[in-house]
Amino acid sequence: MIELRKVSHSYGDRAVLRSVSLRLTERRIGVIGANGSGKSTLARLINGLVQPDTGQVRVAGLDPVREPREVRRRVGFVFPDADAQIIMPTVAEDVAAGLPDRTSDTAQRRVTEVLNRYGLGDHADHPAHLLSGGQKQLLALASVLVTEPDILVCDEPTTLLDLRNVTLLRRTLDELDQRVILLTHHLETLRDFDRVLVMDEGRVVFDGAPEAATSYYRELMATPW
Ligand SMILES: Nc1ncnc2c1ncn2[C@@H]1O[C@H](COP(=O)(O)OP(=O)(O)OP(=O)(O)O)[C@@H](O)[C@H]1O
Repeated sequence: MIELRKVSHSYGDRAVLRSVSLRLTERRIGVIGANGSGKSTLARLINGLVQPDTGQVRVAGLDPVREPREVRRRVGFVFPDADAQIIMPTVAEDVAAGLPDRTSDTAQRRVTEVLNRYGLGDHADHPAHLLSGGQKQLLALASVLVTEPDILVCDEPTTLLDLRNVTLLRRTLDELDQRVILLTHHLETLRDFDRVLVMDEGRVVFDGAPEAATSYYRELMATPW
């Protein structure tokens, strides 16, 4: 379980999260909200990339600030900027990088399996930085999923994907045993989710079923500044 207790965070004097309390137990959780409403900051708290100014975060009872390695072993994070997530020269090496014994036959078999699953099988020896934007997003997802985290946090993983790959990603998320927390502006991706949070100005302003949450969000966005 992921728990936030009265968590606040500011960048300088800009308050970005304001006393957010949540218990996240569902298998599929979506987070939506306007640009700058605090979604990425909330996600980054979960694996200790951002620290709360006040309040507490617990992931399976662990404190991401004090036990970042333990937490990051359990929480896979797909960043919005897939380029920043590429750490090795080739596609296959990048996927293998997260595995403890990356040169073993077992690891290599696993890499091939994962690349095939994400439509990157023909690109194994391709320079990772030369993939298309959408392929890089798929690579980022593959590189995280190969490590089999308990929880997957995806920050806008579909922005550059074409329709076929949005469908592939949706199906992939659907089939995963892991808990998924998905931050997205693609509201239809959340249709079958268990729970959707709507964020506005650093607060969770709606928390419920996908249809009700997306209606709430559409109405919120229709209100002029
Ligand atoms: N490292 C940082 N330093 C200073 N300000 C930051 C930093 N990261 C985010 N912010 C600010 O915090 C606010 C919330 O940002 P955050 O990325 O959490 O929003 P978001 O809801 O994910 O937005 P988007 O939908 O545009 O990705 C924004 O105003 C942003 O400019």
